[in-house]
Amino acid sequence: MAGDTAVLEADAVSLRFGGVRALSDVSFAVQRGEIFSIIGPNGAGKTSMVNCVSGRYRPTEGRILFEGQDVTPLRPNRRAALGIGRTFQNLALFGHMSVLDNIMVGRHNLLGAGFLRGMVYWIGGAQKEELNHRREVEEIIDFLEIQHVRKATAGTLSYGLRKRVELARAIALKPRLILLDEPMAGMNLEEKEDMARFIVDLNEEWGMSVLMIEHDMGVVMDISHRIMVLDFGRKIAEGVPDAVLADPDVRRAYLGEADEVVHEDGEPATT
Ligand SMILES: Nc1ncnc2c1ncn2[C@@H]1O[C@H](COP(=O)(O)OP(=O)(O)OP(=O)(O)O)[C@@H](O)[C@H]1O
Repeated sequence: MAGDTAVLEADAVSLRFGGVRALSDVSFAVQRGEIFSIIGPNGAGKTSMVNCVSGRYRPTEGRILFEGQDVTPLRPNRRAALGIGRTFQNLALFGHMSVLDNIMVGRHNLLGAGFLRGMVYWIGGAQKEELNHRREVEEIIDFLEIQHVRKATAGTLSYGLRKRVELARAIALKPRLILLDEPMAGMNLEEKEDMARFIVDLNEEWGMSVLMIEHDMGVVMDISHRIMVLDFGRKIAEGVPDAVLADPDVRRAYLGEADEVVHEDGEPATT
């Protein structure tokens, strides 16, 4: 288990769906300032693990600690308010709203929640708070280089830009840990390069810790500080990219997958 610099700790997490064991006794820690990736074959339990961290799923056994605090019983919005942000595998934007409004919603949703808070908001300095929101949102728009589409309707943008707006919304509250679920999925090479650069900048310039699931091995190996490998819900390796790549268990897990793929001519696939 990690020392006091861990931003996130998963302590012996198991998750069952009826008879399916999605996660078995998985422990890991993301250190402050780290880009930590989870990889593994399809169905290995990656999304289940991230959902346990975000609060969407409650582990059957084990605990999730954020900055030393046990957040296992907390609902997703409470964890978000504490400083855990997330993006989703599939886009989750309001297509009919502008880019600017989509990002503003990311802030209001969490900060403006509740009747009492709403009253305070209107009686005491709504304008000041609104200005504050605007300033922070503009900073994010600049950072992610989406100034040129800030007034555009989100649904009309290219896929790569929509993913960038989704990231903007997720970082609107400046979370200290961001969970990225396949941030490169469905992107072309140029969009992937842009996204990789933004993730590194978020990490280096804004000091955000990152927990990422990503299938693109090139990106994972390039930008991750450390990687955890899951297979059939179990952790089979953890370490720096080169060590994970060279790990015999990891090679077996991935090669095992490829062995099952046979081309129509009967030749085994090489990838
Ligand atoms: N809500 C659910 N109900 C029942 N079983 C589930 C549920 N979510 C996940 N599982 C099962 O748990 C296991 C792990 O799934 P999970 O989606 O976490 O894997 P993954 O590594 O993210 O896969 P992929 O790379 O395909 O997204 C799988 O066997 C899956 O079918």
